[in-house]
Amino acid sequence: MRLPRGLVDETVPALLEGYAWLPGLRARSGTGVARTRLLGQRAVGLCGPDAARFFYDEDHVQRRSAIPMPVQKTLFGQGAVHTLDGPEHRGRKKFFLSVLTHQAAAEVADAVGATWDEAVASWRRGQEVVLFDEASRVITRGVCETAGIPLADSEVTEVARDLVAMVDGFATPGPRHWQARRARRRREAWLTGLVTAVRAGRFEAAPGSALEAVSHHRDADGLELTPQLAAVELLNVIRPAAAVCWFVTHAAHALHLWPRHRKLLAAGDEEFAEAFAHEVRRFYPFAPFIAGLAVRDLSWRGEPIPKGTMVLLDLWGQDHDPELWDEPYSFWPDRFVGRDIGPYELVPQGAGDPVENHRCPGEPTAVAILATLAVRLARLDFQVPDQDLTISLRTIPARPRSGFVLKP
Ligand code: HEM
Repeated sequence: MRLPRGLVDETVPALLEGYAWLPGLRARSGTGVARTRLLGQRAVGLCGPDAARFFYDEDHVQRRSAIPMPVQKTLFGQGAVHTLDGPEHRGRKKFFLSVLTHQAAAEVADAVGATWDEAVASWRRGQEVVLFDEASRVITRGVCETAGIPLADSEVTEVARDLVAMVDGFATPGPRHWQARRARRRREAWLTGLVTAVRAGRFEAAPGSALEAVSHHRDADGLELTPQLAAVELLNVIRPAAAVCWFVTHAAHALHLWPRHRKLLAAGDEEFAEAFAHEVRRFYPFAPFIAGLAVRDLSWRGEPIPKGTMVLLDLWGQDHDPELWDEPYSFWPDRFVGRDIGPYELVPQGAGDPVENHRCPGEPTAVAILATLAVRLARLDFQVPDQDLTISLRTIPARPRSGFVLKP
């Protein structure tokens, strides 16, 4: 006898089906609310702006104990801001908000742009460049420079590879996952040493840098972070910034498929560049969903959610919901031109208010880096040799298989 899908554990289908898993389960439910089991736990999947408001209410959903250990040991780090609630969370979040301002985003983007220009100047005509790898190195250099983390030219490739590995392997069992764990251990040890040196007066952190801020940050309890935890949170600044290389690669993919957008981007129209960055973040896959635990017995549109249930918020589903987006599977940057984006509308990096809740504090940084490099890509004279540009939605995070090879 086959059990209905809501009663069997869906961890394996989730890993195999990738981005389509939760939207598919919700569609089959008939109510838009998926009932399932994940990692042996009862789970419920919700989608849409009202669901996001419900999910981000701390009286409904907590993050403590919600993030599986394999994800903490690769993507976020143990004890990271992502795993905290209430005053503890807001106390830690202050560090991120203090260093990820709009001005800081513009500075990182300038540094990344300058590093990109240097890299392009070093390319030989006819050489094949894998954009994903090049963008990861360029962003790593730019973000380490602005974060006050010393990085010799000879270290850039290895550090970039490790930052990418932590993101690449968090949702995949097997060798990619173990590579992600090793990368995290290496980089936590590296930055633990750096924070220790700053505190001992053996290294002077640049004033206003993330390194300085994290070394002296005090949590809500008034205590400094342990050097290890400071390293975890410093990585939570540079690791996701380097991950913008996924979006940069998607941007090149979009310009290749829909070259009509090149002209406006190349002309330096800032509003269009930002709209283009938003459309890349909406259209292309990155974070499929986020998860928390029901803090008490809840009810969502009449559907009971018992205490302790894992609550999933379908980000990918919302960013492709035809109720919210005209022709959601058309790549159309103009939809964001002249439009104010509501806090619960576009959700590739979470929803609501980053000061009050877990919404990503790095959105200005991600948008600024992506817009800067998209403009440069649009201005660059290059060819796209034959390659496999397939983006499999079964792999989280997804990207063109070839990494997007270009030939200047
Ligand atoms: C590559 C593009 C990025 C994507 C797709 C992304 C996505 C996300 C998502 C989905 C969340 C979880 C939101 C939630 O749980 O409610 C998040 C949180 C976070 N992101 Fe990003 N992010 C990106 C870039 C960045 C950047 C550039 C930074 C920093 C420079 C950053 C730092 C963080 C931090 C610290 C959190 C945890 C916030 C908290 O728990 O309060 N992210 N991000």
